[in-house]
Amino acid sequence: MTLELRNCTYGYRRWKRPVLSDFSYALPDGLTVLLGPNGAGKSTLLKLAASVNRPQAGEVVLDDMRAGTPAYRRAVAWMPQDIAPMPTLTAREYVAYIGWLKGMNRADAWKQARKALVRVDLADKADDRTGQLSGGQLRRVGVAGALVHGARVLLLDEPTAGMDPYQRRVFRDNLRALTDDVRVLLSTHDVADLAEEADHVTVVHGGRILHHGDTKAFLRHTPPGTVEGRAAEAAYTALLRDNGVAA
Ligand SMILES: Nc1ncnc2c1ncn2[C@@H]1O[C@H](COP(=O)(O)OP(=O)(O)OP(=O)(O)O)[C@@H](O)[C@H]1O
Repeated sequence: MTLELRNCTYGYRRWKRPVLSDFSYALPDGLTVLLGPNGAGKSTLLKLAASVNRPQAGEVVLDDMRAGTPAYRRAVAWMPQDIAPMPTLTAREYVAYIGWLKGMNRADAWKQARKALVRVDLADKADDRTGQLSGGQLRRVGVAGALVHGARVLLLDEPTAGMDPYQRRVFRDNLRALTDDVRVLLSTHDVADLAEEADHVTVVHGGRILHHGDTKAFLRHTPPGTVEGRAAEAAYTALLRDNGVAA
């Protein structure tokens, strides 16, 4: 099972330089963390992979499924960076609604919504309206939405942004269970928290891949003498510096 972007070009404005040009990427198995400075192209890459946006050139495929087809949309789940609450829906209704949009029948979506909320430690808020949840709680509802329909690939855009340190930890500890049988691509600025947990690390800047490989190879960029617990951050900063990016 491989999700691939093949020679993709994508720009938001026709008169501007594309964010991604002739960009190719194959998502490895397990958990891949996607890093890069603000504006690097992380969300753009995730939106193409999620078939939310279509490339102007090139193609996006998951095995023999092309992005945009119903089969592809069911197989791939996406959690956007900005989750808009639907204020009148409860957390469980919101998650079930996403499941229904992805093709589940109503009964299934309702049942799986509860399970997904348990997995993000939010069962006690299942009946609260999403308009009354905090930013971090709403993100966890978003993650539950990505889990509800049993996708084979999860694309999570900054899932831990706005979570308190305890919830970040819970999320991190649960991440391994999520990746048992699915591939996960997760963008984050929580380099210290998440990069060392990953199987693979991809670093992008200016729509270009600066690093793509297993976590061990990424951590080899850690400068000597780095304080324990800071290896991932130091490796990331060194990688950017080595590529001429002011970090
Ligand atoms: N809707 C949009 N319209 C026009 N330009 C956009 C839009 N979304 C993103 N861009 C531009 O595309 C480039 C890449 O943005 P993208 O959101 O993919 O970066 P990112 O790596 O996810 O950044 P961040 O870490 O800040 O979320 C940036 O220059 C950004 O200004």
